[in-house]
Amino acid sequence: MESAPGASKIEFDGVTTVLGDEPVLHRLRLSVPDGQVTVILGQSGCGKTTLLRHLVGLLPPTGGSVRLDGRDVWSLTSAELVSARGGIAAVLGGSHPFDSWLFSSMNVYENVACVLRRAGATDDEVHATTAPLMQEFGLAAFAGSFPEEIPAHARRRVLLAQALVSGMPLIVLDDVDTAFDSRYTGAIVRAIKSVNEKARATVLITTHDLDFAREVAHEVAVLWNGKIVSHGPPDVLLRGVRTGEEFGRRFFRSDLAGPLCRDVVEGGLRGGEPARRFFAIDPDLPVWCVVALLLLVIVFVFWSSAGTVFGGS
Ligand SMILES: Nc1ncnc2c1ncn2[C@@H]1O[C@H](COP(=O)(O)OP(=O)(O)OP(=O)(O)O)[C@@H](O)[C@H]1O
Repeated sequence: MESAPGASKIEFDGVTTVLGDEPVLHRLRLSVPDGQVTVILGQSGCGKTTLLRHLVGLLPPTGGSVRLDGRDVWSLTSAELVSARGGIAAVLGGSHPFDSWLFSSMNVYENVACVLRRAGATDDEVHATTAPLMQEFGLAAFAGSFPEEIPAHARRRVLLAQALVSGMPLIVLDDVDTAFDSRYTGAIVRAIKSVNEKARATVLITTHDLDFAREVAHEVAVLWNGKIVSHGPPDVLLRGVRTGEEFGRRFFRSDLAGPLCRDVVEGGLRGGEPARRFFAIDPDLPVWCVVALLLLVIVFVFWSSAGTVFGGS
């Protein structure tokens, strides 16, 4: 796919994060191509939301840089950050400003339409863009209701609809499967593909839903143990992976690094001796070594006794 003129390019470069006592990300590198749909997959709590918060300017990383169109998000002035955020439509998990983007004083229709109105769209333009998507997302019946009057999962779809009609060059959708009632999965996939193809937006998504990732993504990145451990097209990366167990088996033991340790991560940030200690032996490795050794001994014993038997005959 060609690079999109209005789309945003994102680079996470050596991003390290310690939250409280907990190391979350460690020297993470990821290049998100502009004009494409990239999905980040990973276990619950591995740091997907944290990574997105670094990107949209809500949470500074402890180390490393996050570049949006070549500019480090965390070196921008406040005014520049506000301007950069003006090009991002984000739906994030947790209680953050981007989540509370629904205005309690506006009905659902106006909430979906407000970004378009702010950009100067006429009533007809707003209706032409907003109404079909609301229909597809099962929101038409709620158009005149206020956010607190509708169920939480429908509110989540309102946020999703708002982001997808916004026309922003960068759309960030965190934990997108929480918006799913399976009735709307197809509509959500179609809407994301359409905004990517027609508006050439860069779309960065986190989810736990492998089928959804397979359907919507140009690129999939797997986050584990603080780093991106695999990155590529879904038909290659997820071939033969159907269940969460299969996903775990394929990706979560893909290097010998043990779990992140806070002192090691912080040592790395201070320029200390991180590399040797970070690559700690996986706790399971000695077990596999013993198993392998036992197998070798069995093979050797069998081989030597077979040699004796055959040699003696
Ligand atoms: N403000 C915070 N202070 C301390 N720890 C935090 C904070 N926010 C998140 N964490 C911890 O950081 C880790 C990463 O959390 P994060 O929400 O980024 O994971 P996630 O991959 O998005 O999880 P999920 O898939 O369940 O949404 C978790 O262990 C979480 O408990």
